[in-house]
Amino acid sequence: MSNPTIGFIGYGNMAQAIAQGLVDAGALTGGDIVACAAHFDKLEANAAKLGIRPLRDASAVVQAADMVIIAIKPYQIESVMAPLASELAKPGKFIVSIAAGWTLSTYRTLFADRFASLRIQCTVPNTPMAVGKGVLVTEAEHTLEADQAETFERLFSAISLIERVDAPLMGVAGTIAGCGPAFTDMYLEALGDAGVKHGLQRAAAYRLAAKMIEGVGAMYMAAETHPGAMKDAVCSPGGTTIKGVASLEKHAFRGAVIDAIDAIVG
Ligand SMILES: NC(=O)C1=CN([C@@H]2O[C@H](COP(=O)(O)OP(=O)(O)OC[C@H]3O[C@@H](n4cnc5c(N)ncnc54)[C@H](O)[C@@H]3O)[C@@H](O)[C@H]2O)C=CC1
Ligand SMILES: O=C(O)[C@@H]1CCC=N1
Repeated sequence: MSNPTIGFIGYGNMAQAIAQGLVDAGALTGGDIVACAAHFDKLEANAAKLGIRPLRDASAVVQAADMVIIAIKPYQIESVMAPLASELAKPGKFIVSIAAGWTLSTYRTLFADRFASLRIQCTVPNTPMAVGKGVLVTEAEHTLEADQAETFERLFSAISLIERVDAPLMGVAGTIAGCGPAFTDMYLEALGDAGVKHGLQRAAAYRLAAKMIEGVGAMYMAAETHPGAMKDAVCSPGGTTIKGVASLEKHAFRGAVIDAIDAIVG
């Protein structure tokens, strides 16, 4: 089967991470991808990196693509997408939304009478898709046809774990997977600063901290051992690690992380 054409409406940080991951994974070539963005010169430069085709506007993307990925900011969706409903309803076309806070129910309100003729899958991705290690939070309910759902699954499973959740849990799941990389980057940066403070070269400090974070995630995925048990296995009685754990507890490390999720989810 030939590759579908993927069209990004918006080609910013998240769209480029998805495109990079798909091309590097061999799931698609740059020639299978088209995109539009607010600034054509910048789009041309970004598109050239993977050999994708830059297009002038969202309407041109919808005309060219089989799978239309909505990758603009959530507040822009209404004005950009509503006028495109007729074109999106043409046979064979389907929508993958990656906008935080948008579910099938919000698209139902946006498209109103046209909704019934549209095929839509709502998701929240994350930037590690760029290196084939992403998470795609995916709303359990969708309106794709069977072959479209298969294409969606085939492409995104090449670069991510697909985690299906019901609509009411899209917010918290999308926050953990989608915003979590920024929090983890802060942790990585802090470990790097601490390493530099104590004499390590910065690049070495980041490298060993990054590999440590990757390894902890991989260990959990391998056996699903409780994180507390994995932590206990590192803390020798009277040893070094428990001193750091006690200090983090004094600074309410876990409470701070939970508060960060609360700040977003409400
Ligand atoms: N950055 C991330 O880690 C994640 C982002 N998302 C979602 O992805 C979407 C995009 O976010 P980012 O890539 O971070 O934003 P961004 O600001 O990096 O990219 C937005 C893109 O939209 C383009 N754009 C603006 N107005 C446009 C218009 N009228 N027509 C066509 N393109 C237009 C901009 O030129 C830019 O290419 C958002 O809905 C966000 O919620 C979801 C999960 C993670
Ligand atoms: O910060 C944002 O709005 C987007 C949504 C999830 C990650 N980045």
